[in-house]
Parts: sequence; structure tokens; C-alpha cells
Amino acid sequence: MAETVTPFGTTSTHAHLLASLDPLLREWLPRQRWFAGKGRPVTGFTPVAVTELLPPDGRLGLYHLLVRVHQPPALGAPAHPGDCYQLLIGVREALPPRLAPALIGHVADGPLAGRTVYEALHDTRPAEVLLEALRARARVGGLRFERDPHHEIREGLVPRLMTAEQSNSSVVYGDTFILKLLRRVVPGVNPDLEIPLALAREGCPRVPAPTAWLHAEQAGEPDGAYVLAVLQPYVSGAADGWELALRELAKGEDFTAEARALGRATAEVHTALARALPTVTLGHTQLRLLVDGMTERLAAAVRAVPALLPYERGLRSAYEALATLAAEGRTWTAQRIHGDLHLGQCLRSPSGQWSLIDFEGEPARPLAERRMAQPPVRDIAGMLRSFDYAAHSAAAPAADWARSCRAAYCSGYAEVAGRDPRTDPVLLRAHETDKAVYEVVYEARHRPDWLPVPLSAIRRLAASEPI
Ligand SMILES: Nc1ncnc2c1ncn2[C@@H]1O[C@H](COP(=O)(O)OP(=O)(O)O)[C@@H](O)[C@H]1O
Ligand SMILES: O=P(O)(O)O[C@H]1O[C@H](CO)[C@@H](O[C@H]2O[C@H](CO)[C@@H](O)[C@H](O)[C@H]2O)[C@H](O)[C@H]1O
Repeated sequence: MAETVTPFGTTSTHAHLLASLDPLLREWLPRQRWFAGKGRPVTGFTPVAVTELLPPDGRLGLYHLLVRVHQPPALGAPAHPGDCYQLLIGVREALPPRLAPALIGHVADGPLAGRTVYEALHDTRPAEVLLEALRARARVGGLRFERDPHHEIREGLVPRLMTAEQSNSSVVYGDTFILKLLRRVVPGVNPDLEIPLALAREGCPRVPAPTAWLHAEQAGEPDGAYVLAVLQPYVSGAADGWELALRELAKGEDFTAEARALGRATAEVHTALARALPTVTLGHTQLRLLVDGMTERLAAAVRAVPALLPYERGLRSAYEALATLAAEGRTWTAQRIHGDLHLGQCLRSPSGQWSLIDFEGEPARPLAERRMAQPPVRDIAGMLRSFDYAAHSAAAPAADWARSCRAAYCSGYAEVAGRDPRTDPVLLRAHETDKAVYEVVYEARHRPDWLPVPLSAIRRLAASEPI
């Protein structure tokens, strides 16, 4: 592995390299599923760090890039220095046909003139380089490849890039490990590493324990290093809760036993997290902040998706009911939670054990918010929404199916946690409303065809009808 070109800060080498990639990245980046700035033009790039992992003068070059992407701010949003993205850029004379889908483009000038650059995670050797660096706990420039000393990484594991639509990118190594490369990165502690490590310390078996991870040190940033990637054991042969639910729905089969098991698994994770990380009591002031946050998110959502406008007043009443309880002196306990729990984040192993994955939280929210203690009902609301999503994505309406799954999930949760979320309906409804509002914005931005699914829940929630 070669040394870093020059680790951090803008040098003329970085500037030249990035300038030569600029026109190609402007065209390629917005087409990536994980690119969060869709809908706004890319106007330029600034290097945060450029690290050479394989020298470009050989048959295959490999660069690790952290780049700040400049875009005009979204309508009404304040000016922003631009999001930072992690890219792995391969360099070859020409691409073999198997790598055609990975093409970024042909470089016209600069240090790589005449070469072809491509998304290196599609390629075997670059993916192997990452695993080797984690095994060796390598330091390359500002990149720190870390490994839990209690875990070994076997040699010879064959990599394959996952093709699923994701917010990040994942490479599976020989069905033994999965490496998740975070795409939009921010400095500071990342819950996708922090929470699984805390759960591993607690001995909670519901979350695959991190084996290794990648950090980038960064000069002059007060918030610490960037977390760039996490390697975990791969649950081989697993199906996710979303696929399973849709499969059972299509067959007209009952899913309540699995829903109950998922409720139990969620409660096990919450219980372990409440032991592992601090909990706080939410009194009137904190509750006010929570309700204000929900109200502001609703207002922003209405601006982004005008179809929400007729429901705004009805939805707001769910938040006001919660504020009223707080004003009467009710308090709630908050703790660290999953933060974006839905059926797709639950994996069932071939032996029937459920695991929870992806503790990143809602990707669009600021890191500090994603790391805050929150009422655990937020995760429960996410799962309840997910049963509703599944029922509304099925060919035939399946309201009863969703209702029985939601009830079974809450019962399973209560069996382990000792409290049933349905006994606090105002708290639950406010969180389900907040989640459905989030989903409307998410779908409008990423999958407009899906918009009717959360909108149907919005209609019911706004009318205070049973979900
Ligand atoms: N430990 C694991 N074992 C098996 N598959 C996994 C594991 N972790 C993630 N996956 C698969 O990878 C997909 C993406 O992982 P996830 O952490 O949700 O990434 P993203 O944040 O990009 O959505 C999951 O939907 C799941 O199919
Ligand atoms: O899995 P991610 O962390 O990328 O989460 C985002 O994408 C999800 C969709 O892939 C989205 O989830 C919504 O759709 C799911 C069905 O595809 C459904 O099970 C969820 O209940 C629904 O929220 C998630 O909200 C978003 O953050």
C-alpha cells in the first residue's frame, strides 16, 4: 500500500487531481442513490482529504477521497459549506466489461489524463485492499484502520458489492463479514459504530458486534475524527423483515408470531441500551423542545410537500395533546435508541433469530440530534408504521393484517420491557405522526411512486382515526 499523497488540507496536488475529476464527478455523483443532495446542481468540489491507497502508475490505482460537494442551499435553508462525501476512485487504462457499470469517466487532463476512473468498490482488488488494511490495523495518511483485537479477519475472503438500494454502500466478504462504507460523513462519534459497540459491551446478541472500523483524523476540527466504515459479521442466509412481511402478506399468511418476536427483540435492545448509555428524564421543558421539533419538522415538510397542507392542522393536534400532558406534569424517560427502526432494519437468520442493524438514525438529521436520548417509543412508532407500510404496499388492502401485527409487536415488547407502549397512546400517536411526516418527505425525495403509502396514514392520523 502506498503512502498518502498528502493527507489533509488543500495542496496543489489535491487541487489538480480533483480539478481533473470535477466534470466527471458533477455528472456521476447526483445519479448515485446515496447522494443526499438530489435536486440541486453540483457547483464544485473541495478536497477534505485525498489518500493514495494504490499508486496510479501501476495497472490499477486507488484513491480514497473525502470531498466537500458545493451546492446552492435548498429553498429557505441557510447557506451551508457543503456535505462531505466518501469516495473510492479506481484508476485504470481501460475498464474490463465486468466493470462497465462502475464507470465514472475518462479523464481529460491533469495527473490522470488519458486514464479511466471508476467506482472502485465494484472491483475485487480495491475491496480486498480495504479488508487487508483493517486486518493489519494500517495507518495511511489520516486514515486509521482499526480492529477489535479479540477478533481475527481471515485471509482470502472474496468481496462482492451489495446491489441493494442503500443510503450507504456495503461490501460482503465471503459471507463472513459485511463492510458498510458511509457516504455522507460528518465529524464526530457516529451512532452506527457507537451503539453496536455499546451493545457488544453489554453482551446483547441482537446486534452484530463491530469487528473493525475505519476512522479519518482531521486537522483543526473540534469534533474529532470522521467514522468512515464499519465491518460486522455477516448474517448469512438472512432475510429482512420487510421481505418476509411482504412474502407472508402475498400468501395471505399470518405474521403475528414474527411481529411478537420483533417486539421482544426491540425491547431487548432498548433494555441493553438503557444499561449501557445514559438515560434522562424528560420534564416539561425537554418535552416542549421535543414537541417544537415535531412541529417544525411538520412545517418544513408542508413546505417541501404541499400535499400535506390540508392535514397540517389535524396532525398538529397530536403534538399539542402531548404538550398538554407535559404541562400537566407528566414526565417520560429518554434513552439512546435505534433512531430509524423499520422492518428493513431487522434481519432473521435461518435459525429464526432476529438481529437489528443500521444504527445511523435518520440520515438527513444532524449528528447531534441523532445521538440524543429519546423516548424509546420513537423506535416502536417506526416499526408500527412499517407494518402499515407493508399492508399498504400489498396488492390487496390488508388493514386487519397490519392491525394484528401492530398489536402482537406491542405485546412482545411488553413481555420483555414490562411496559406496553399502547398504555401511553398520546406519546405513541405523536411519534407515529412525526414518523409518517418524515416518510412523506423521504418518499417525495427518493421514491415519489411510494408517496401514497405514508399519505394514507397521514389522512388517518390527521382525522384521529385508528391506524
Ligand atoms: N450484519 C449483516 N448481515 C447480513 N446482511 C446485512 C448485515 N448488515 C447489513 N446487511 C444488509 O445490508 C443492507 C444495508 O445495510 P444498512 O446498514 O441498512 O445500510 P444503509 O444505511 O446503507 O441502508 C441491509 O438491508 C441488509 O440487507
Ligand atoms: O434503510 P434506510 O436507513 O436507508 O432508511 C430509509 O429508507 C427506507 C426505505 O428503504 C425508509 O423506510 C420506509 O420504507 C420501508 C419500506 O421500503 C418501510 O418498511 C418503512 O417503514 C418506511 O419508513 C426509511 O424511512 C428511510 O429512513
